[in-house]
Amino acid sequence: MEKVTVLGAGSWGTALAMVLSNNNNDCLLWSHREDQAQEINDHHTNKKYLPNTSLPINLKATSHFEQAIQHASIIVIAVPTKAIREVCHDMKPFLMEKKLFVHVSKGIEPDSLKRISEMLEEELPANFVDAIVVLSGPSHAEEVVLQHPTTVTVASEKMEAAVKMQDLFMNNYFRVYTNDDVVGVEIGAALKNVIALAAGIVDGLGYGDNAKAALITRGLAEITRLGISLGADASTFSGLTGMGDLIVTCTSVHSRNWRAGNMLGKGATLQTVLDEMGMVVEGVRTTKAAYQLAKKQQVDMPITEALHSVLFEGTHPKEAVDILMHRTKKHELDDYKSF
Ligand SMILES: NC(=O)C1=CN([C@@H]2O[C@H](COP(=O)(O)OP(=O)(O)OC[C@H]3O[C@@H](n4cnc5c(N)ncnc54)[C@H](OP(=O)(O)O)[C@@H]3O)[C@@H](O)[C@H]2O)C=CC1
Ligand SMILES: O=C(CO)COP(=O)(O)O
Repeated sequence: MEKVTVLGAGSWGTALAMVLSNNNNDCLLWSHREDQAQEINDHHTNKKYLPNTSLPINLKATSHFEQAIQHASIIVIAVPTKAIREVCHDMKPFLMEKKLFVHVSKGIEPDSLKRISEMLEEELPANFVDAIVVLSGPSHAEEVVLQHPTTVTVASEKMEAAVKMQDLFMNNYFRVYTNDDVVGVEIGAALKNVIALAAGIVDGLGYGDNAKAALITRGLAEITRLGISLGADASTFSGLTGMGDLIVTCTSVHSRNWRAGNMLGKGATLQTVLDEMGMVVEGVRTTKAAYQLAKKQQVDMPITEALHSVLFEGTHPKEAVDILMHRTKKHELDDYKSF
């Protein structure tokens, strides 16, 4: 039994805290809202994020940040990308010993173009960091809480930390693989949200399965190109955190990114979509970051560029699809030959 703290009581933080509690760990879930921590402790529910779900009795919650940090030497960070720096900054005064940090967020920061583990390295004092691990893969919280079979990958530059987290999370419905390609795992995780938004848009436009298969396949090609330019291993993108997560996010009704895209394709404005969603849609911010990163790395990312023009430049989704279909003709494997 390990003591573990999960920071962030949204859908994914709560689902992972359930996995850890089911595995008989002493898991404390931190919410920045006192009423939510109280709901979890008193009623064993988190109705806003996981309606119809009974949380394990041994899962405790707190809104007391210092208590949460001091509870454990393993800290799972499960807040949206835009809150990562704030949470790490607030943690600093309470760090008294080395801890192992696991992050589960899927995004890239606009402007700085940092991946999550890079933000953690910048924000957390190195003398209190035992290791940084990323957990990612095709895993909707809604299915994990039903204990439906799910597979994920944990990656770290420190393989012994990844193996430790594999043992901590793994059980009969949650299978965990290891990988040492942190860049590939984080890039796949963040960029699949961009492609999922685009997939939702083509579904919203009523274009159907051919168009969606094209987006998934050509989306994977441009994600792989970007990843390789940043030093990732190409084979990571064929795995759970690449192709696996692309499939689940582009095809599942559980995906907030797909649902947001679907509303956009049906004519809603971005502001209306974000207001109605009530949960994080990581792909919007990451589209901005990926667009900037593609320019910086001089990597051709036509789908990302098209989505950027829809989200931030007022291009109609139909026009963006037309532009993609009228690009200069090319050999399908041109991109791969340059890998
Ligand atoms: N949902 C899923 O199935 C999966 C999600 N992920 C990733 O996990 C990350 C979190 O997503 P998810 O749990 O789904 O998001 P949700 O929108 O469901 O929940 C986000 C949680 O973070 C809290 N939060 C937001 N800002 C802050 C802050 N500044 N300080 C403290 N807490 C904050 C929110 O609080 P409040 O309620 O007050 O807004 C909420 O509890 C994302 O990067 C996502 O891509 C990865 C795999 C699966
Ligand atoms: O990352 C996820 C599934 O693996 C969740 O995707 P959404 O954020 O689109 O819901």
